[in-house]
Amino acid sequence: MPTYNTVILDIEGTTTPITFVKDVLFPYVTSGLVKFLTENWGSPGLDQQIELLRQQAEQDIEAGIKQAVLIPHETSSNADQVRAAVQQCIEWQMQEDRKIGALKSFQGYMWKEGYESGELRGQVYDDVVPAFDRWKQQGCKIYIYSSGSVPAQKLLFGNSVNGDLLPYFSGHFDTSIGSKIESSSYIAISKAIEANPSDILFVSDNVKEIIAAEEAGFQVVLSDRPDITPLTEQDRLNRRVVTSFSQIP
Ligand SMILES: CSCCC(=O)C(=O)COP(=O)(O)O
Ligand SMILES: [Mg+2]
Repeated sequence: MPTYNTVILDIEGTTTPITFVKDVLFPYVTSGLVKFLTENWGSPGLDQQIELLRQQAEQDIEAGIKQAVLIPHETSSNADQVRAAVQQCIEWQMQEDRKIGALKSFQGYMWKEGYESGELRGQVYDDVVPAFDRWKQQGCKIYIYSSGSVPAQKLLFGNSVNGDLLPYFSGHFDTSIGSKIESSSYIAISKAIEANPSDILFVSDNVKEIIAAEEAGFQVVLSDRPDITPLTEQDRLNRRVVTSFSQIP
């Protein structure tokens, strides 16, 4: 029997192929960006996203990040300049694969249209749903903790190739609770879900996340999926490493 009663899962490289994120989701944003901005310009939803990007850019400049693109406020005469700045701001952050809340929120906002039209369907590895069923039968609660925004997580699992997987989850967390490489974030999650850290199993492909969760007292499993950053001998040392959820006891 497992020694945990709660499972918290990363998405990219853990439940979901990196290739789906890099070759499908990200190109959906980069290739459709200009059209999307033009068609939605002036809508309250897009304005809200732009404000988040603007505030992040101001913080980035203050932090000395030179590539950051400031987004001016719109007046009657400079809409084209503002739109060009928004486009440039998103493009450089996507090139860097920044795991930053404002960008992640914007991506999710754009993906909504793609999932609703059926152009996008979330992918999970074949071993994921059987593991969900097993954990539920054992009375385990399942949560998601991803850099992807909570709305983006819900779109991916709610519109997956395996159907609507959202009923499996007891909740979702993104980086609004804290960075995935800080142990304080894992402590905050354990408090939010009222679970003992030692009763929680966290699964991720990212060693820095695994170390942070270990420091918080979680049990951990390192996910070794195709296309993840290759794991070193040091990463594997004294850790359970799996290539499939079927190997998680
Ligand atoms: C659910 S959003 C799509 C994946 C994504 O954009 C992402 O950043 C996933 O990061 P993770 O922390 O799940 O590795
Ligand atoms: Mg990951």
